[in-house]
This record gives sequence, structure tokens and C-alpha cells, in this order.
Amino acid sequence: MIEAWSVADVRAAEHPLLAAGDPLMERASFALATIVARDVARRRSVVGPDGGRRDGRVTGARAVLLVGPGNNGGDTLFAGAHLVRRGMGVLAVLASEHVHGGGLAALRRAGGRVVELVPESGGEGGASRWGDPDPATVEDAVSRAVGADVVLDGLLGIGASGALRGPAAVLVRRLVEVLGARTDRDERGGDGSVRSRPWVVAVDVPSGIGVDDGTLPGTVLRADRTVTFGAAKPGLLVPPAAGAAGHGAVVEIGLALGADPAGPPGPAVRRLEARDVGRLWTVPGPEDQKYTRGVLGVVAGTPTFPGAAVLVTSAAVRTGPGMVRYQGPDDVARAVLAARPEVVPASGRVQAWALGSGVPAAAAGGAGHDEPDPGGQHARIRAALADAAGDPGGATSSGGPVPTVVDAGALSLLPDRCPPWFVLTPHAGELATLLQGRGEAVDRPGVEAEPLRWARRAHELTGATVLLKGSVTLVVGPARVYAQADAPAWLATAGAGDVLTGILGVVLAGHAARAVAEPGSVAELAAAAALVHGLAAERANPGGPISALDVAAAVPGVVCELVAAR
Ligand SMILES: NC(=O)C1=CN([C@@H]2O[C@H](COP(=O)(O)OP(=O)(O)OC[C@H]3O[C@@H](n4cnc5c(N)ncnc54)[C@H](O)[C@@H]3O)[C@@H](O)[C@H]2O)[C@@H](O)CC1
Ligand SMILES: [K+]
Repeated sequence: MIEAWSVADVRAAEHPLLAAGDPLMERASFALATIVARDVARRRSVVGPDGGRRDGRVTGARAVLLVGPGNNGGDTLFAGAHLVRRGMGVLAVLASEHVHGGGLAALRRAGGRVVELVPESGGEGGASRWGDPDPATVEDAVSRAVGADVVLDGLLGIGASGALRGPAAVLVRRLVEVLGARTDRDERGGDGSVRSRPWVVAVDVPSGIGVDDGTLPGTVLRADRTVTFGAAKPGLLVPPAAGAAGHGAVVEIGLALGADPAGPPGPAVRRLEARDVGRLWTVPGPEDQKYTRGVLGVVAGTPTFPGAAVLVTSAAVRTGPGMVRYQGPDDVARAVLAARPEVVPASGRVQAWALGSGVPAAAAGGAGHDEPDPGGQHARIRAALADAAGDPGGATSSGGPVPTVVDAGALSLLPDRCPPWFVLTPHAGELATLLQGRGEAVDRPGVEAEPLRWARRAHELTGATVLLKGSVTLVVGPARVYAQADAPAWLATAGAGDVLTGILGVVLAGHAARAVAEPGSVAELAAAAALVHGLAAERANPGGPISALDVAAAVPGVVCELVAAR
């Protein structure tokens, strides 16, 4: 599991170490330089006499450091000094009136070059604040950066507030413009080394992201790798900022996060990895039978949209439940049975529900009793929701409260307050509609700009666990947030969400009692389902187009691997 800690928690953990004189910056910058040198060697890898690739030379490679006012710039300057000692040509671009004095001195001692960013006019008399550095205009600095093998973004770290300001902002905007015009596809020189664009390494975080909330308040230089110190930060996992972080590397610097019982209750954001999911998967034993393994009840699809019912049930059957029961109009049930004869088209006891995929929303603003109910599905969903909440007036097929996936049209049928074992699975547009219905002035772009904020708000307003679908799937439940980024971009295809509903329903059915008794566990189960969904998509057709049914077909293989590896 990757655990991301808030800025306040990182600073609190850092405090006693700094007070005791621990050399945190030395540790951080040495590790940073080591990772940068390794990346550069790989980027400069060449074809050997045997035809295989081998790492290229670090000596002679060029690094440009973008240096801001704080300790983030300090880390970068000290790392630059290490890179000079490894034979690299290092140029620091000072983008701030003040920079870390010790770091600057170290870089100079090592033999690194320093230029000071000045306005395009040439620097108003050229008086330098740094003794001797040459002035560099933004265009100079950009052309040096673009021609380098690696650029270290050390403008701002966890001390950032809001969008980058001043000369650093101008520099980054121009650099993004110029780099954006270059192809991301590697171009290789005659010796096989990569030539097309510099490798960008963000120091601790891409400068100017919302470190705690994952927002992008202004232009940010997209990194190929982020080397982060002590622990991951929420903005490295949460969209949209997560999209600027590239590959991750967490450098251990001795912070005792989570070790203090009086300290913060846990990380701000978590990301499950495959081994975590393998461990929590329910594997049947000889004493199990279909009813003990978990029965999922599905209400999905309408005569107009029968495909969703087929997709939900197909994915469910392939995720390994004891049984899947389907409730819906006869012609939809026939389509389901034609695709999956294992499905039982009758009501009965269930350990979890999956509701609403392929069912249109009820009209906004009312209970919806007067509007046409497509195939009677709204009535079935209402009954199941009451049943799942443990409402004594509800249907009695589950015999008690049970965890429930609330998807698509079922989101419009929710009661005002839900139990946390309801998992709402909106995409950004559906979340905006749900929030508008509860008095929030937010539209789809607003949700996309601040998905964590709005998923949290939906959790507060409804009480339910909220799984917000997207290229990074966010799950917000009681006291827990997960951000899963397991799916390839090819998964953005019609029906993919229905497959997730089926997988999640079966995961919940397999842990039904725990989900109700320990509401905090529901978010983890939902994140696990998102991970399986993403891995199944990757497995369905690595690197190419994926159909939703192919994702469902890939689920058994993924589960098998996860369980085998635990
Ligand atoms: N927390 C830790 O455990 C460690 C932190 N280290 C480094 O220290 C960094 C934090 O250092 P600082 O607290 O000095 O913070 P930063 O290096 O992020 O710099 C913050 C300063 O930048 C300016 N600033 C803030 N927002 C700005 C904006 N939008 N535009 C322009 N200027 C802005 C302000 O003057 C502020 O004081 C970390 O990110 C990391 O790189 C490391 O040295 C190792 C240990
Ligand atoms: K940075």
C-alpha cells in the first residue's frame, strides 16, 4: 500500500528530527541524486555489441536545476552538487530572490554553474544578488532546460501556497509550452540514447500542485518522475495533480509517520497495491457452499438498455460469488440468461446488492412516483435500497442490512441519509447532479477540478461511501480515502462502469457482515474492486482497445494471480 501523508503530518514528523540535528536534507538530496543518475543512465542506455541494451554513461550528461526560494530548492542544489561529482554538467537557474545558501555554496564548490533568472529586458543593470551568476532570460533558461538530459524541478515543495508566482511562473509556463510541442515518443540518437526531450524530475512534488488536495491551481511542469521525501503526499495520488507526478519514488529519510499513538490517525490518502488485495480476497474453503460464499442481488438494465444487466451479471459471475440473482423485466432477464446461464432470475436472500446500472435516473426533485418507471426497475431499486439499509418496512429478501452498490439511475433514488455500507459509484457528471440535488453549486468541470473535495462532500452529505470513477478512482468512506490508478486509459469505454458494479457487488457480498459491522472497511473493499477492474482491463488487451465484456472475461485470471501472490 502507498500511504500519503498531509503536509501538516509530514512537518510534525520532521520537527523532532530537525531539532535533534538529523541531516534530513543531506539524506534527501543524496537519494535524489542517486535516482536522477540512475534515470539518466537508463535514458542514455545504448545498444551493446551483443545487441542488448546497457546503461549509458552519466558522465557528460547535462542537468538543469530550477531552483526556488525554500528548502525544496535547497534539496535540489545539494543534489546538483552530487551530480557534478558524478561527472554531470549542472546548471542551476535561480528563479527566486532568495535561495538556500548552503545548497548554493555546495553546488558552487562542486563546480556547478549558476545563472539568475532575470526579466526579458536583461536584468535592470545586471546587479546580481548572488555575487557572480550570469543573468539568464526566460528564453535562455528554457533553451538550456530543453537541451538538457534532465531537468530537476525544485521551485516549490510542500511549502507551496496557490499557483506559482513571479519569474518561476513565467519560466514554467514557457517551458510547458515548449516541451508540450515536443512528442512524448522517444527519439533515439545513432547510439540508441534518448534525444527528444529532457527527463523531468520533480523534487518532492511537482512545483505548484495543491499538495494536500491534488488540485492544479496554475500551470505545473509535468514530471516523468517525482522523488518524494519521507512519505508520499496526497497530491501525488489524487487527480488532477497526480497526472503531473509521473513515476513515483519515495525516499526514506527516517520520519516516524504513524508511529505515535497520539499522532494523526493515519495517512490522508491510501493506494492499494496488488498484494494488499490478494490478502483481503475471500478464498473458499471445503466447508463453504454457495450461500456462505455470498449471494449478489442485481437490479440493472431496462428493455431499452438491456446490455448493462448483461455486463453487471457477467462481471459478477466471473468475480467468484456463491450466486448471482437477477431482478428485472422478463425480456432483460432473458438476455442475461442467454449470456450467463449461471444467473438465477428470481428474488431471494442476498448478502449484497448491485443496483441501477443501465437504469435511467428518476426525474429530479421528486420521489418520482408519478413518472414512468422503466420496466418497473425504480420500484425494485427502492425496495432493495430499503432492504439494504435494514429498514423494517423494506423488502425482506436479505433479512437485514447488507452492503450495496448504488450506480447510475439508482443514485437518483437514494434516501436523504444512507448508511456507509452503501457505495455510490458516480462519474463526475453524476456526482455533480447528486450534489446539486443536495444544494451544492457545482458542475461537472468543478468536480473534475477538485474531485477529492467533492467526493468528500458527497460522503458528508449522504453518509454513504463514495467511489468517484475516473482515470484515478477516488473512494471516500468513513475516515478513509483511497486513490486507485490501476486502469489503462483504454478503459474509458461504454459499459466499463457496469463491469465495476458487478465486481464491487461480489466483493461486498463476500465481506457482507464485516462491511456492515465495520463501515470503515467498505472504502477498502471498494478500492480493491477498482484495482481488480483496472488490472482486468490491462490484462484484457495490454496497450490496445478494450471492450467492457473483455474486462469481465479477464477478471478470473486477475483474481487467480492476486490470490496466488498473497
Ligand atoms: N519535510 C521534510 O521532512 C523535509 C523537507 N525537505 C524539503 O523541504 C521542502 C519544504 O521546504 P519549505 O518549507 O522551505 O517550502 P518550499 O521549498 O516549498 O518553499 C516555500 C516558500 O516558497 C514561497 N512560496 C510559496 N508559495 C509560492 C508560490 N505559489 N509562488 C512562489 N513562491 C511561493 C514562500 O516564500 C515559501 O516560504 C520539501 O518540499 C522538501 O523538498 C527536505 O529537505 C527533507 C526533509
Ligand atoms: K518541486
